[in-house]
Amino acid sequence: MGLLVEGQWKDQWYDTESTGGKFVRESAGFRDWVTPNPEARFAAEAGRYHLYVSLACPWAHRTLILRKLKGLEEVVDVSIVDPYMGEWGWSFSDAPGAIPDRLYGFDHLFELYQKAASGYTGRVTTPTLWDRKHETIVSNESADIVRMFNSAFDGLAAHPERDYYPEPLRHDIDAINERVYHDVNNGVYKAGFATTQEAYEEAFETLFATLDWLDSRLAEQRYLAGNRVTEADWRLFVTLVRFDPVYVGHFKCNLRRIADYPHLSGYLRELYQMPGIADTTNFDHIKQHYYRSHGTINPTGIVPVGPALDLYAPHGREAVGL
Ligand SMILES: N[C@@H](CCC(=O)N[C@@H](CS)C(=O)NCC(=O)O)C(=O)O
Repeated sequence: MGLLVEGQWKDQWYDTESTGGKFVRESAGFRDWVTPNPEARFAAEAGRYHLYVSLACPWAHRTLILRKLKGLEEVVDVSIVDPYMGEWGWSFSDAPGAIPDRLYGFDHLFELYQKAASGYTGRVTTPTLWDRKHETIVSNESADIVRMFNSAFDGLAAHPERDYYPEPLRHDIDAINERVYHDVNNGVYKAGFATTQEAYEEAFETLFATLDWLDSRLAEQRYLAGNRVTEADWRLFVTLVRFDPVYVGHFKCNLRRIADYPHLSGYLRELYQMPGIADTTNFDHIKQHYYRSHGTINPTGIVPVGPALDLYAPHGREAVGL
């Protein structure tokens, strides 16, 4: 675990001392956009962009889901890092489920960032969207990559008719995303990476208050923004699917499991059972990454064997909201 400082790799853990024990996520360093406009610097083209992901990472997972649902697998290819993140950060290997760097054969993801910007200072994160033409990083912000995949490649996608950010629902989706991001997606990290009791408890309480709110919302409506699946659902899904296997134990988010929530549990199963989604979810990478990579939280690196999950059980959501 570390970061680049003026282009040099420094091995260091998150600094929580200056923030009273709280984990504060940094903003992404590259925020350009692929657009359908052929004149643009980053124009949508088949075979031009490459996505670097970790299958463990919830932020990368949401981009893989949009790529799958939009039918972009032939348009944007991927490399998949090793699940273990050690002193050199993310690295490439031929571990099961990993795909070594297809473009440059690099050993570590930070080498890609050095290639994009030689004096770069910042974290080296997944997902990272790479442009073969300009040999640089377009974006390492998953929320933006999700939106690009939703619409920028529609001229090339197998499913241009699918829209996960529909115009009339944007206001609601943005509002839901905002709360889910702070309290749930990042909330589990705030609980897990806290280094004071107070910081942990604050994150814990907010997290479960928001899960309770989501559960009651899902009692009345089938999906977060109404009767159709939107990006708000996929952004929540990636945290829910990691919750019982990892966040309950490793991040001490243990008031309740998702399996204990009457509506969130069926909702999670329904999303998981949608065509293609299980293929994007790799529980081995998920568990290996968290339990082995965070030495301050789990010094032995032992990966728990359980829990037993039954995500293929009937979800029973057909009549909700009718
Ligand atoms: N804002 C980023 C966050 C991405 C992120 O933090 N990814 C994690 C993996 S789950 C990472 O690569 N962490 C490495 C680090 O922070 O050094 C996004 O949503 O794309």
